[in-house]
Amino acid sequence: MGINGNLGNLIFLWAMLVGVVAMANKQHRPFEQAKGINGLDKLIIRDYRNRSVEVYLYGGQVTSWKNAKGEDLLVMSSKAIFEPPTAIRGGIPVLFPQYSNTGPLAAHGFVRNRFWEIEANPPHLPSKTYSKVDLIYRSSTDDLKTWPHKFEYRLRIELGHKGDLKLTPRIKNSDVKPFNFTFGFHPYFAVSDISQIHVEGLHNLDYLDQQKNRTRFTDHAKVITFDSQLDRLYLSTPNKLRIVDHKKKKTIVVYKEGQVDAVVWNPWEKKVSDLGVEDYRRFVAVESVAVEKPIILKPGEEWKAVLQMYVVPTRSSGHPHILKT
Ligand SMILES: O=P(O)(O)OC[C@H]1O[C@H](O)[C@H](O)[C@@H](O)[C@@H]1O
Repeated sequence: MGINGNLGNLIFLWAMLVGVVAMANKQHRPFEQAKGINGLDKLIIRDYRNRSVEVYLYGGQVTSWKNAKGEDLLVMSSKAIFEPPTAIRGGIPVLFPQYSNTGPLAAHGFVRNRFWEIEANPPHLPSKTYSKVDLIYRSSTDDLKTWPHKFEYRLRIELGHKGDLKLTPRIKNSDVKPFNFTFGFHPYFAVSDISQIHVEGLHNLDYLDQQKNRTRFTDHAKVITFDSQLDRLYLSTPNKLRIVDHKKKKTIVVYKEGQVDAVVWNPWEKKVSDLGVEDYRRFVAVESVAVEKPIILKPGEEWKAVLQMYVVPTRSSGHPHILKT
């Protein structure tokens, strides 16, 4: 075979290789798609150690985050309702464009009651992780009747190399006039027993007591412990908060950027219709929020934040052993 023949073979092989790689890239998605409760679409991100994150397109809501032992680090209410337009109680609800009842909209806004989509080619967002999914929710014509501002909400959900869970929200003003919003993520973190944990990182900060018409107080306690209902909005908090579980000897680290406030909530025995009577014992909500100073976006502008969560062993001193992130 002459030089031309060899060159022809090489070109043929190269074209085959390019084709195979392109097909593999197309078919091998970093997540599986499945049907969840009541036929609602869900996505499952899994890594090589069988750690996983489950996300419902309804609400763009993470409903499970499991470690390699199959333990869920988030809690779902035993009475959670998977029927739109009801919001799903548990996991990590997405709160936008309004936190709680701080404005004229329904509590916690409306994107937790909307169907999100997978975005195959989102605008560039660097990441070292393969196990991830990008979601998007674009305001609909119906939404504009309740909140007259066009927006695009992109949410990247990643399972990190150390089993950490990272959420990166990006909100873009796609309208012709500025708007402002308040914002939050509402994780229901799994704990051994609510009376066996404390939350730290909020010492000496001001908070609005949501059980007392948001009256302002300063928290002088070193850590927050729980023996009754608690619902506080802490203002301008550090980036890192910790949930120390004494019984499990584990600490959940909550790292946040761009959401300067934080809510700590446990309803205790207060009646919540879609929460099982004993469910309050198994979770604490430590929410990363931006409430006191609403975020303002001009037309075309985009806002980005981060919420990253990971679990580390608690040392015998009671202090968490923090790994570098
Ligand atoms: O019942 P939801 O609208 O889901 O709200 C659940 C809870 O969310 C937040 O944590 C608020 O601080 C609480 O006041 C509220 O009860």
